[in-house]
Amino acid sequence: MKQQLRVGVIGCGAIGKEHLRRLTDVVPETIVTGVADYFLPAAQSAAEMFHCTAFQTGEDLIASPDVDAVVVTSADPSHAAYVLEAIRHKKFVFCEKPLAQTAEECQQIIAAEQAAGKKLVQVGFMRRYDRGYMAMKHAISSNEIGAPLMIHAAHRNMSQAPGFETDYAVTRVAIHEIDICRWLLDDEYATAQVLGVRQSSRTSGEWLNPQIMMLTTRSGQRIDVEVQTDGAYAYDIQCHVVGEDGIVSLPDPTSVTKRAAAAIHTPLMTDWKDRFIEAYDIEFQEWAKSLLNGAPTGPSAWDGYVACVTGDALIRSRQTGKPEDIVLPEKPEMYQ
Ligand SMILES: NC(=O)c1ccc[n+]([C@@H]2O[C@H](COP(=O)([O-])OP(=O)(O)OC[C@H]3O[C@@H](n4cnc5c(N)ncnc54)[C@H](O)[C@@H]3O)[C@@H](O)[C@H]2O)c1
Ligand SMILES: O[C@H]1[C@H](O)[C@@H](O)[C@H](O)[C@@H](O)[C@H]1O
Repeated sequence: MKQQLRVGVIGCGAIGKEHLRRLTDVVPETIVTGVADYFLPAAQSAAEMFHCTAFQTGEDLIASPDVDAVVVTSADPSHAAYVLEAIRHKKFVFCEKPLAQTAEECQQIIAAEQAAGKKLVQVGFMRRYDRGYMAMKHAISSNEIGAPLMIHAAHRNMSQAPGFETDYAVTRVAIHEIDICRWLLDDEYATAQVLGVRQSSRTSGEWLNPQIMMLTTRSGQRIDVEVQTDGAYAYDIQCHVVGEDGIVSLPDPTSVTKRAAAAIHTPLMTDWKDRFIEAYDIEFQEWAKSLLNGAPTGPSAWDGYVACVTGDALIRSRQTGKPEDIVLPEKPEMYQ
């Protein structure tokens, strides 16, 4: 069995650089051998920093005999093509969320992976590796709160990069809740709806903010997700699962409590990089170990597909003003 995986990273922006550092410093099973970015200076500076080759294109990186596994951290619209190209080369590929822009592209990925006859794809739903969510799942599956009835969740961001659009509140932001809630409840969704709400004056007004996303599961549980994409007081992620016999809540990350000036202060985080730093570390450690054992075990192309189908239904419902049904084909054997 190989002891180290040679990894190439496509997309050397914010999370690309985070994962490059992680693959270099935190995951002993990986060595970064190449980087690519369509903005070549970004690839060159990352190559210098991480002592590896800067490839001219993502396709060159994928084809390189020095790359065993690919990490896709480029912009959303480029994900599907790189994932398909990696599958064509029968290489493992870790793709940041979303897996693709459309459900059809996800289906192409699923078809290609099945034709390759081997699980190759993992999607970057890192919250499944967060200790808080893992403890919640354990409490639910060991029946500590009885049958789960509903989830109240919130995803609050302080700002967004220029060019943000209303739909991105689903495809880039709430996509994490879409994945984590079905994982927590171990159920699939039946309907999705976006509700309107008074708009925040703390945002530019170029897109809808906040939005409330409602999901129901096949067994009738209800999930409400408050999504603030801009202007929130902190980067704050909340999740409460209400069961017949009790409630489990996502713990806040540990921070020092200060008692001063006749008050108690507990600082909150402002950035996803810090809030989920340990989850990303564990995600990549587990990914590398699973590949050395033969196949990825984390969120699959099917999970990426379900997230896209659910996101599409949420976006449709904003246009129709009604709950939209979520219909899935049968789950292929590979993802059972
Ligand atoms: N899991 C998470 O919590 C999480 C957090 C942040 C970002 N992301 C995802 O990671 C991806 C990157 O996000 P980011 O914040 O680092 O963005 P970013 O804009 O900081 O970086 C993207 C990089 O990709 C490059 N790029 C864009 N299109 C490309 C293409 N076709 N080929 C090669 N390179 C290309 C850009 O030049 C840039 O350097 C997004 O898909 C985002 O949704 C996930
Ligand atoms: O809302 C942000 C999420 O909380 C992060 O985890 C990233 O996915 C980022 O891209 C989103 O903009």
